[in-house]
Amino acid sequence: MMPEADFYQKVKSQISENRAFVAYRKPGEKAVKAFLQSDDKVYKVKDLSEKGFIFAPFKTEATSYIIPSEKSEVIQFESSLEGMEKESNNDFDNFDFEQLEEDQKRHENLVQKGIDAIRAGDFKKVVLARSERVQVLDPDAVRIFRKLLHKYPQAMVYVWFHPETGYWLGATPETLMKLDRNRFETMALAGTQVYKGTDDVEWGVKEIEEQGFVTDYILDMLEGVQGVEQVKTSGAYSARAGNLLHICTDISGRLKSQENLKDLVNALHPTPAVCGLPKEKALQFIHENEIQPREFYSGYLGELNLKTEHKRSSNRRNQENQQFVSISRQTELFVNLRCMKLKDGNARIFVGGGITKDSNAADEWMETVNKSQTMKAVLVK
Ligand SMILES: C=C(O[C@H]1C=CC=C(C(=O)O)[C@@H]1O)C(=O)O
Repeated sequence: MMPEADFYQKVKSQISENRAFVAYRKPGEKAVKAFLQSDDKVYKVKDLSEKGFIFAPFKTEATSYIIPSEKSEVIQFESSLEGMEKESNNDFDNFDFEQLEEDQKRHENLVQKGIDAIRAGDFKKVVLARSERVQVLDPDAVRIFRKLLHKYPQAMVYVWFHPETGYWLGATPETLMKLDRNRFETMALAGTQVYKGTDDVEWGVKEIEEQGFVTDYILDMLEGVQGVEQVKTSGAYSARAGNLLHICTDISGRLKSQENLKDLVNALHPTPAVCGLPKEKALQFIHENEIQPREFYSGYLGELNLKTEHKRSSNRRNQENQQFVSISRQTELFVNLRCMKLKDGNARIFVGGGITKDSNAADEWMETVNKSQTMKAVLVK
């Protein structure tokens, strides 16, 4: 732990040296951590056996980067949740960012094409995305990151910089996978409505059905992964994400060996929350029809194979206060949603939504507008 001012001082000197770094805070935690890479090499991920902080794109065949633990200084400070803004939804009302009619038409056409393909029986669900450029008055990544920390205590909030990728920032609600020793957790996330002060809301048939498909599909995929056992699900519940609510089911289980980590990640990514059902058909539709390459949006990021110490006291007589320390590997990956790329004083915000046979193109446009507020809310001075 170090004082907050020292933490940001170190991040700033990393920036002035143009070296890779990531600063982040996991959902609900106080510790804000950073990996500051200590050399100028480019480290690419080969097989997920690497240790460090990974940043992976949507396309599985494109390059994933890592800031390796052994090539970094890892620093942290304890953020106080006190005085933190409650996640509020009222800041957005006065925003008047220009929404080009052309963008709207283009997105609605894309969505309609998706709906038509689903109704023709090509697949069951596809997630279709767009991006939007917003001019930023003060494009200081650290300042924006600090605003994100304050605004979204329940999200995985991060700022990533790498000479090969530039700056990305986000506040994502979706866990791709958490693995601690042999226990893994993932989630089935779908359905969106605007948060209006309570989690106790009704969901439409379309959203409930869509989220049910997602849960079933993930369970199916898990069955095919070697070493996965004892899979359990929670009931579906409403989960808050900034100005939005989603339906979420937690899924957990055992992974026999850490060797199976790669198979597990490959089975889960891209999740039906960012791709569709069945995966391959939806993926093909996305590649053929989306206008803007997704790059790292709807990819994943997080801690990969980090060493963690578990301490426990011995209870045995005559061994007073002796502590056993066991070391295990921990992985915690998040889907890169509610994110943006920062470049030359502009932010490119990426947003998408799940399309099913019952979707309506105009509503889907509005949903992406609502999702874009997560990032827009921190771009104003
Ligand atoms: C694809 C996005 O959100 C996903 C996560 C939750 C709910 C979603 C939905 O209701 O469509 C999306 O699947 C995005 O934010 O860009």
